[in-house]
Amino acid sequence: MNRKLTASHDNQVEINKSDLRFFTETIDAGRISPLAFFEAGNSCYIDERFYWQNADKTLTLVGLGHATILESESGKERFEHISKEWDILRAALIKEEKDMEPVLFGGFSFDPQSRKDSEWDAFPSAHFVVPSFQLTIKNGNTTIAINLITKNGGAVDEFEKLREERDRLIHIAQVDEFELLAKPEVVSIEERKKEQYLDAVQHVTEKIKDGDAKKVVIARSIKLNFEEEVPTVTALHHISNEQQESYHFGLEKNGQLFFGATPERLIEISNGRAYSSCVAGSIKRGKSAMDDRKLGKELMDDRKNREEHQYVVNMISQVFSKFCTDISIPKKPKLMKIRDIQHLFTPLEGNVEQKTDIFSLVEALHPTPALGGVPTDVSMDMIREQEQMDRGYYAAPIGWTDTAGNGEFAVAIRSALLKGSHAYLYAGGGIVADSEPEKEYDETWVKFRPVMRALGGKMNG
Ligand SMILES: C=C(O[C@H]1C=CC=C(C(=O)O)[C@@H]1O)C(=O)O
Repeated sequence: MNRKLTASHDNQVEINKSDLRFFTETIDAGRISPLAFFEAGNSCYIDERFYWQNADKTLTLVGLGHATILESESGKERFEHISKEWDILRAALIKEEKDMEPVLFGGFSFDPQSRKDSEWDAFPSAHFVVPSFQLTIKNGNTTIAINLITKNGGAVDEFEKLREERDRLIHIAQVDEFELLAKPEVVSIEERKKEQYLDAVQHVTEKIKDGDAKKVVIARSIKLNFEEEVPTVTALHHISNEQQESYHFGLEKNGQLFFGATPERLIEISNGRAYSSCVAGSIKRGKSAMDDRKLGKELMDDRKNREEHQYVVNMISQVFSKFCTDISIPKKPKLMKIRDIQHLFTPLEGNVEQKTDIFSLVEALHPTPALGGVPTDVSMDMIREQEQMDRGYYAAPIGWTDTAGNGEFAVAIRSALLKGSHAYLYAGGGIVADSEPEKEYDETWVKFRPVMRALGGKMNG
């Protein structure tokens, strides 16, 4: 069958299964700092870079340049579109036995239905790339891959040029002085629609009391203005020092960087095993170890937070029972303690069949009630009506997959969009019947903290 997908963007390849070739070559690269490699792409690949480090620090990925871009502007079908295009590329892959897997990295928008003119204009409903140069640090080993997607069957000269370019990038990353930049200087912080946010929480609480929904996550945004343009690498460097037990990510597009430090895994598939986590229900950290323990106990015993958390466990359990066998779900949550906040946390796992598509799990899980609500449809309608905000890629899946079907997506919370000398930060919280607007507002300040600190902002609340 000669399947043809014609992409909507100029710089996307037109994929024709019969003559497309996907070449890859991987070399060991000794020790290279991932951020130095990212910065080596500053001259030629600005706007075409990504950064990813998983929460347990066993995998770091840096991508420079685009071997191809896969994008979708559709709504619900955005997951399926990317999955289908990736299938076609996977089928065209030509690689040596020893070569590592090339990756597809990117993210989805939270809700294409709430897209409007906003700071997110450059980001479509889905944006994924296969990088031309991919640095991978896996279990301490650093490799660099070249990926070339072409219709030119031989492509020998093209590939040779890429080898020279790879060596140039490695040389810059190893030899050039990599200046660690100071945190930027914030000149002002703008609260965006604070009153509307407080009213939204009040309104949603009443709706929940009336029985219209059980839980709805309401978010808001603030804007930081800086003295000067903030270089991408500065933001990434400082965020990667925040919340060590979190995923660190950055995705560049049109002179902008979406980045963050999120503690929440949406889904990981690793050799036939699937892992997810429910992270919902929060309390602050204590000033001393004893105080912290007391607060942790308070959170574990708090009915409102346990209820908020249980909705997430129930939903993810339902999805797992559809896709997985041999499922393990702890009966009680544990505490996840990160720098500014403690969360209730329940990890789930199960076996998936070899051919399970990670995008179908991403689609089934997004949004969990940690970011949307219960029931999903009703809560999404309330979010659209009450927030009047384009969440863009905030609270949505971001991550990677490889040609073998392994991969990992995190939920992009504790995140921001950096645009030159401005940054837009996002945070929200689960609203249930007895939520109080001022307390929820205060909690959003705690959730802004990791990005605020990384960007040199002073804390509030
Ligand atoms: C929506 C956010 O957090 C979610 C994840 C963990 C705990 C949450 C909470 O306790 O409300 C939220 O559901 C955010 O950080 O912007």
